[in-house]
Amino acid sequence: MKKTVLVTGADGFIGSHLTEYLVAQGYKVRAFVYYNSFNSRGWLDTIDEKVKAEIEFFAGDIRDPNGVRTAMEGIEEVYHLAALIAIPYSYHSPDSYVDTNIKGTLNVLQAARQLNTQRVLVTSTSEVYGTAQYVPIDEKHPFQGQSPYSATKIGADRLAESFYRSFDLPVTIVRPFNTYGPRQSARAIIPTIISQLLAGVEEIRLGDLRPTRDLVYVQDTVRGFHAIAKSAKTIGEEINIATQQEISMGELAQQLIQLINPQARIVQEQERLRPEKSEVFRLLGANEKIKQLTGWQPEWGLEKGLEETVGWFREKGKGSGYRADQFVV
Ligand SMILES: Cc1cn([C@H]2C[C@H](O)[C@@H](COP(=O)(O)OP(=O)(O)O[C@H]3O[C@H](C)C(=O)[C@H](O)[C@H]3O)O2)c(=O)[nH]c1=O
Repeated sequence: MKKTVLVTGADGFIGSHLTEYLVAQGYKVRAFVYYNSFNSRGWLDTIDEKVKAEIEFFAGDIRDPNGVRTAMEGIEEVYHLAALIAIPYSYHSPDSYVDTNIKGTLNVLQAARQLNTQRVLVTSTSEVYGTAQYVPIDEKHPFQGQSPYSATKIGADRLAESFYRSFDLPVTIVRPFNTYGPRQSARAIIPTIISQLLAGVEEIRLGDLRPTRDLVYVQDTVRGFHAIAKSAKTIGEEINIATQQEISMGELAQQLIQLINPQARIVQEQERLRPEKSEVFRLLGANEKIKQLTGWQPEWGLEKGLEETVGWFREKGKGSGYRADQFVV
């Protein structure tokens, strides 16, 4: 009989790819979906019918302890991805980030404790490290809460550790670096640039061109999650998912310009949504630990990943709310 696992945030960007990947690996997935978006189940509505047959939808709210507990009944393995993820909006509404990211994670941990869940993966982020104090950033790098978003992820990350130490809950904290690929929301850098270029915009407006990121293709990220869940050696650990390569935002934009419209040029915007001290200037992750504990390694180079992403946006990105004039930094 197929094992059923729970994915929270299953209709989000990484969550939907993870759900499909887990189905391909022979699991049934209980997909915890925000009740408010239940009738338009996001990307999960667009996937193959055969895959959908292996998915059981559960409409709830991660902030509701009873709903989370009910969703987790009978489940041995939980991938907790539900979160508010946009950094700029966290400046305006930090309390909603506390509720969803910290309280939501606490609800999952409490339910796992009550139900004796065998395996819990809590999704943290490279943002917990803030601007690199040394590179590559390993899992022992100090935390710096440079935005309310990252502060709430640090809170959730530490709560997860505390449940491992206090109650021996079999938790692993997963810290993916910047994931990109098909279906990513337009508020992130790569979809923003691609959608502008595809719409024929010739002046690509960006914030600061210098910050660097370690960009992980979404298929590598979801393989990383699964590899971590499969290995007993990862219990109680914090684990980066990173390529150990970095690229500046200026270089990234140039690469996309070359792929889509070499006539276009970058215009640096003075107006910023991220205060200077809040901007994370350098993220380059170490991936030794995940390699050592699970054998995972990245399979997608940036060139191939960007080509695939651009291809998806050309084909399917249209009509899905992407706007050429969107600009967020
Ligand atoms: C959207 C946009 C971004 N930027 C700059 C701001 C950053 O220096 C960089 C990357 O921004 P992006 O929003 O794509 O990603 P991060 O701010 O690194 O955060 C993302 O990756 C981490 C891991 C998470 O944990 C966050 O949830 C996720 O949102 O490009 C611009 O200059 N212009 C733009 O239009």
